[in-house]
Amino acid sequence: MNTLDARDLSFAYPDGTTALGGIDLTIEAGERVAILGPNGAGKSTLLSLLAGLRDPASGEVRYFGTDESADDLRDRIAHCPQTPADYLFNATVREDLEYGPAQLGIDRGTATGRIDALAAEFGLDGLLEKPPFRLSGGEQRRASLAAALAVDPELVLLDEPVADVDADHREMILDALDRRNEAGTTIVVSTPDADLVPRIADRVVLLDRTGSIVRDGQVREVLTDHESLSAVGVSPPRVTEAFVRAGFPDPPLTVEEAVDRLTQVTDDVDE
Ligand SMILES: Nc1ncnc2c1ncn2[C@@H]1O[C@H](COP(=O)(O)OP(=O)(O)OP(=O)(O)O)[C@@H](O)[C@H]1O
Repeated sequence: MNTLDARDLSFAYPDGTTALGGIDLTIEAGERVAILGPNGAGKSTLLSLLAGLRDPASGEVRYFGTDESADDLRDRIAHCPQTPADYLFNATVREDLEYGPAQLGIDRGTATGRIDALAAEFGLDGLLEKPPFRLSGGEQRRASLAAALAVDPELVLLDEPVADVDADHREMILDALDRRNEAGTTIVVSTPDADLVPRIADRVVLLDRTGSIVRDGQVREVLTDHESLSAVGVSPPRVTEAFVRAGFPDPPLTVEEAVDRLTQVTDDVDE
């Protein structure tokens, strides 16, 4: 079953700026998809349209093979914006995490258990009683992601979910998303950073500066397509670029793959 089916999506901002060039995108249940593109390509605009937060100028989005609107599916779809402060508007972090479940009428006992688990998972213990505006940028990011996941959604749309997050907390967030995905949650993230993509997605949708899809495929296929990446102004993963420049065929996408490759080369030399 597909989770999301978008046809011919485009959008016009009130000042006349047009974003997105007729996006066609189908995402199947349980996929991990990265929307990759340069600044201004329309990634945030696309995620907000996919989340049903804006009305498209053209086209439509269908969810879970139904005719229901995103508004009627708030228990199944979550969106976390690029600026975490936009998602944190209550007096305390705890209240922000309670907000979604309360809106959906989830009983207090269930919600409290869920929020305690999310606080532990996202390193928010000790921050729950603080006003969100007193948190650091990275803490706000973790709080906003936890708040988005508090409704236990089937589809999550996350706008640059690890921007401005340190290495340890980045792994904490990525591990939390992996656990959700292993349990069946469909995960769509936007990022301008190709280095992040192999860690967070299996499929990449590459947007150009006009907001059109120029590539849609498996991570390796898209991230080794240097021509397409360069045409839209996105650098390949740094490790990939290093191996390409050094003349290696079939370059690795991650540091782990690079280490394997170099170990192989060293072993071959030793033999
Ligand atoms: N509120 C707005 N009013 C007018 N134009 C806007 C508005 N928000 C975004 N835009 C324009 O829409 C286009 C797409 O912006 P969007 O924020 O979706 O891009 P993005 O790919 O998410 O960029 P980034 O990587 O910088 O976050 C850009 O040209 C941008 O200037």
